Amino acid sequence: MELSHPESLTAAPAKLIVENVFKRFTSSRATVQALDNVSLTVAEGEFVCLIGPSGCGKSTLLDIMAGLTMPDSGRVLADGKLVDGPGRQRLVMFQESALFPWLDAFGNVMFGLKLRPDLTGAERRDIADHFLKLVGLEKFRHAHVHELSGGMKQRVALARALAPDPQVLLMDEPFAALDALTRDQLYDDIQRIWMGSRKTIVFVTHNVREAVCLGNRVVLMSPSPGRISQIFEIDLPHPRDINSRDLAGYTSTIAAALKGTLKGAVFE
Ligand SMILES: Nc1ncnc2c1ncn2[C@@H]1O[C@H](COP(=O)(O)OP(=O)(O)OP(=O)(O)O)[C@@H](O)[C@H]1O
Repeated sequence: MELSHPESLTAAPAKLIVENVFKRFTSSRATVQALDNVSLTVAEGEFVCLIGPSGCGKSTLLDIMAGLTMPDSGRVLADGKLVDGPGRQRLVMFQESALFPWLDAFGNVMFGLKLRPDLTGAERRDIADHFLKLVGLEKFRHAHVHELSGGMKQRVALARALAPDPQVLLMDEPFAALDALTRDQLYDDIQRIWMGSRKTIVFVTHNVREAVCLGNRVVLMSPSPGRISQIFEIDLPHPRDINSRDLAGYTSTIAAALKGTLKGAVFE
């Protein structure tokens, strides 16, 4: 089940190619090599989970894929084109939903659709309704953000990210702040949505079981400096149940490897 570094080969065409990316941050206190020669190819329609200890560069790598942060050297290609800034084909969803509190659920999803000036107002309204329904919130169309639970906010954020129809969804610990029951439901939902749309998803998490439940591949990163240390292919059919015993073997293998990444780290 474990594949050799740096990555497995898949038959689908490459959607994202990260090539020899280096990124260093310098503050008044320290210099951190957040990413050190990171290369990764994500195939079209793939669900890739990035996992690793705190500070190993997961969010930095995701931001560089999104075009929100530029690498010091190396490059990212999306569909063979250089990523030199954010674009509507690669949208990011964060841990905190970052919804606009002055808009209702529908208004927040409509806001995401500003990225689609090619659509008419009526088309945008239909699409916003469709995605609110897809995430199970059709009855909360006019609920304001403060009236929504944490899980509902993340559902609205998911609908807002999906509505402009990006080809790539970049998710940075989107479910980390939620209770276990809500998270379990969202694992089912995100798999259903991914299976229906076959979008390319890169998903950052701290949670090994979550990574095994969702990913076609789990990319393990190690800190100081941030590198890809191992890649695991999860050869189980989707949809997967987070509580299934089938996940246990992969989970314990990856959890052991995750512990190992801390042993070799050099903290400056
Ligand atoms: N804007 C920044 N300025 C200075 N240092 C930064 C900045 N962004 C990230 N870093 C540093 O780069 C390293 C990688 O950070 P990053 O947030 O990518 O890690 P992570 O694996 O996502 O961590 P976590 O799991 O805790 O969210 C860390 O040491 C962090 O302190």
